[in-house]
Amino acid sequence: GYPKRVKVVEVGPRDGLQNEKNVVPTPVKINLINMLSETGLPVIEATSFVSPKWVPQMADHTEVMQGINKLPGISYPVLTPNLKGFQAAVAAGAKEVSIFGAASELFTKKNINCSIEESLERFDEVMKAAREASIPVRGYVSCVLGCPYEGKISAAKVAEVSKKMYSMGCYEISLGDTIGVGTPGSMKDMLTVVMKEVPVGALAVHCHDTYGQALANILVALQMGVSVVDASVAGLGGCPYAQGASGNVATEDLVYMLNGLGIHTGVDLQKLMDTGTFICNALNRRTNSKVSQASCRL
Ligand SMILES: CC(C)(COP(=O)([O-])OP(=O)([O-])OC[C@H]1O[C@@H](n2cnc3c(N)ncnc32)[C@H](O)[C@@H]1OP(=O)([O-])[O-])[C@@H](O)C(=O)NCCC(=O)NCCSC(=O)C[C@@](C)(O)CC(=O)[O-]
Repeated sequence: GYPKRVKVVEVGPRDGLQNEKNVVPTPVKINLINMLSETGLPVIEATSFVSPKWVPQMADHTEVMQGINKLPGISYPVLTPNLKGFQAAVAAGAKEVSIFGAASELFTKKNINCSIEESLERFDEVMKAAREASIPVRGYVSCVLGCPYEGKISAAKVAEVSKKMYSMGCYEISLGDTIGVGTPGSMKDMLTVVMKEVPVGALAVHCHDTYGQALANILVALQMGVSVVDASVAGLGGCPYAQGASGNVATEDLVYMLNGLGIHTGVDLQKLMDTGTFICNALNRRTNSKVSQASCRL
């Protein structure tokens, strides 16, 4: 059976925008988040407190955090790779953060410039500081179904890294198919192994749609009991350290599928599509949401 309700985690303002070549004006980012806040989404990942030399697009993180209307009941987490990022995030008013690791050594090196082991040591410092500040921490594990540098990644490695981050105190582990190479079969095999180490209630899936497999992979995860799904409005995005990675599953398409399955999300699809139109116009690009494309033709 399927879960009765699904928590949709909107990552467009962060994962979606971080890969845009032209710097998106801060007011556009703020507007995007404010519009998303009106759609009923429970979680909107706002920005990341990473090095502006590495990801210039996220350099306005403090202005974004301080400029948005934070509505009650909505969480606005931000990415923090290390203690420096955590402290800056808290100073900017963040009430929830995410640490991000990977099941691939080479990807970890390219993305956050250290080994998996070193990344876990840095995360441990963030976890301690977060505990003292009563700030919940989400953990990402990238490359769970394949890596742009190493190719195939073993489910055992994914389970090992996930377990370590969960044991550190992350309340949720988001499993990232960073380059969208997974299929329903590899998703099922990977989840079967990971679920032995981390309770399914603490797992989320984060599927990029590079190979057009995202919705199918999400459906399999739902059937296996996962009830938290990451998505990006208009299917914006890609990771700057995973060449060729396209956007996440479009939030509009995810909500359409969940509506069809009778699964409650609390999200207003029309408002979401309007938000997708706003950001696509602002970026001068076409939506990757099939649902939005179809409704434009009606
Ligand atoms: C982790 C670092 C900082 C290490 O970068 P580093 O160069 O190894 O860091 P360092 O500690 O040696 O410091 C170098 C400089 O960076 C500064 N610095 C150090 N930390 C920070 C910070 N937090 N914020 C701002 N500045 C910082 C530090 O102060 C210093 O400044 P300088 O003295 O040269 O002027 C760097 O590699 C980095 O910022 N990486 C971020 C990469 C990134 O954002 N990737 C995209 C997000 S992950 C993703 O998209 C995948 C996901 C989550 O969506 C899931 C999926 O799809 O799989």
